[in-house]
Amino acid sequence: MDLINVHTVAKALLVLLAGYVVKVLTTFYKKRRALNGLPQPPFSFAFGHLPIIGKLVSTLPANCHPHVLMHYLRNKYDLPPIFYVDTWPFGYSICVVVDPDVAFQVTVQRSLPKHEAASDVIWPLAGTKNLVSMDGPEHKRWRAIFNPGFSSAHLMTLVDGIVDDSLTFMDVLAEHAEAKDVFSLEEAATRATVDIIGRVALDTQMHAQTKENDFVSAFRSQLTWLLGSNELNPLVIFNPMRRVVFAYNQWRMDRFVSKVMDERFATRPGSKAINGSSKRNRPVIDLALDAYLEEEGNKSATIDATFKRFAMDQIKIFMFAGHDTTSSTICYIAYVLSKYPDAMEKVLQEYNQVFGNDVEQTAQRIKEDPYLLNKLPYSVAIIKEILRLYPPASSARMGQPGFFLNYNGKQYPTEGFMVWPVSYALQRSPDLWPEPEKFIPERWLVKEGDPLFPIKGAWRPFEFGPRHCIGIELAMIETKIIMALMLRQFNIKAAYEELDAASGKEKLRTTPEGERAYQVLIATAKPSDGMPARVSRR
Ligand code: HEM
Repeated sequence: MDLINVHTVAKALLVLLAGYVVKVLTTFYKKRRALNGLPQPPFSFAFGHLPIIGKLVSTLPANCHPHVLMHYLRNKYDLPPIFYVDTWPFGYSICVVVDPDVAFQVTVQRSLPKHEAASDVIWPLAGTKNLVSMDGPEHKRWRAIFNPGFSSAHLMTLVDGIVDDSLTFMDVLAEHAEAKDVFSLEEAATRATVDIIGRVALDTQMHAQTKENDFVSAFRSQLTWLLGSNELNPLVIFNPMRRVVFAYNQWRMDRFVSKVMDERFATRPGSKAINGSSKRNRPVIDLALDAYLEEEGNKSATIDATFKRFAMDQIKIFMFAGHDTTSSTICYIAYVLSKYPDAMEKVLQEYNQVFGNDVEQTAQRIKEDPYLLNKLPYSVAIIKEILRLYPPASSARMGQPGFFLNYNGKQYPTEGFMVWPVSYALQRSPDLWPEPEKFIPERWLVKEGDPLFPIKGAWRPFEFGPRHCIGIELAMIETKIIMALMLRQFNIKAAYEELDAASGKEKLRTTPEGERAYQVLIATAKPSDGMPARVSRR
């Protein structure tokens, strides 16, 4: 009897194993065959593109962001603006797009659904019901509910608070100037942007710059456990504790947001939808509740469970998407301008003209007249040029059966591929930009017809179409404010040499062009090693 059982179990196991092997072999064959006749770098049937990627990685910093890798891959093998990369079974089969018209087909003309890669990174940080991860009618509905709070006109009414949080950032820089120490500019800027987004989204003071905050520490802890984010321990994803830590940190973040939201709604001033009061100076969450209640026919004047469930994930995604993208932009502005004194001089002159010569008055002038921020063309040109060279994010979409991309009269399949318009590669492509590797803010100020004038769709740091960034205006406003306050008062220089000298890393860690502040993947694209810096007063 026992013997029969053992045989039966062994047979069942063998059948299962055989089934599994057949499945893997079929997937393997399908994946490799799908690449037949498509543009791609040199390919091995057994290993896909892993060997050539391995070779390329050995010439780059080991932890550089995958979008940097794709750029060098294209250059090295002289690939066309659509090419395919297969890293299965370790990664996805990817259709890389480096052409504005083809990117338009993916993000605007059809707006393909999001690829699972985005949600895989985001769920520990912002759950599953957030704007970045949702798709279809559910996304459309919640996007419409949250749109009003992010309009430029509304954000202008919140400038006072943004200036206050930016001034706290200036105090932090002043402390480092006083201490003459090397510090992480990325961490300091990140804490400032967390404070700003907390205020704009919830009208709460996170105090991320001045105290330890439970939300921020849970959030940062989540980041260290994400795939690709822990340089010191890449095997972190196999750690059985990972799920437990994720769950615990999610609970801490939800507890914080829930408490703030409950307090907010307990003392919430009347909404326009309900009693006709003004929308001015009110956080994004209030305007979203107005829109939600209006949609629901104003049946209730208070928060309901559905709204709270979705709003919690939105607040977390705003915290996530709204902080490190902007903070990395601020870091690169300081970094690049310290190397381009002419551009620095020009932007300082612009500040003198717009805010007056008294540096101490900058914050007050902005508070009195936030629309002065719309009179800074050279600052905007700098921000755009930094976002061209160092885009913090991009959009990965899911290819669809029967959906083909058209390029140069030919059709390219998308089914089974992650379709990825790689903004980094697009924005540094010599086919699209004169002197693509050079920082030239003037390309944003020339008239149409000038050789420097940007090609439509070649600049896409915020992406286009229905999934474009909801926070563009906020990002621009806060960056302009921080930039003006920071550049007028401080000299900031990256301190990579000092960091490397101390750790003995200097020979290992640059791109072939000698870029030490290359971008790394920590959920988004951030400056390597947190951008060590020194600051002094002007
Ligand atoms: C320099 C700053 C920023 C850059 C470069 C940037 C870039 C992007 C990009 C490329 C996307 C598309 C992502 C995708 O399709 O997966 C996106 C989406 C998004 N961004 Fe931003 N972002 C920035 C700042 C912000 C800020 C300040 C917020 C604050 C709320 C924000 C919130 C979001 C949200 C919620 C989405 C999802 C939109 C949707 O699918 O409806 N971003 N951003």
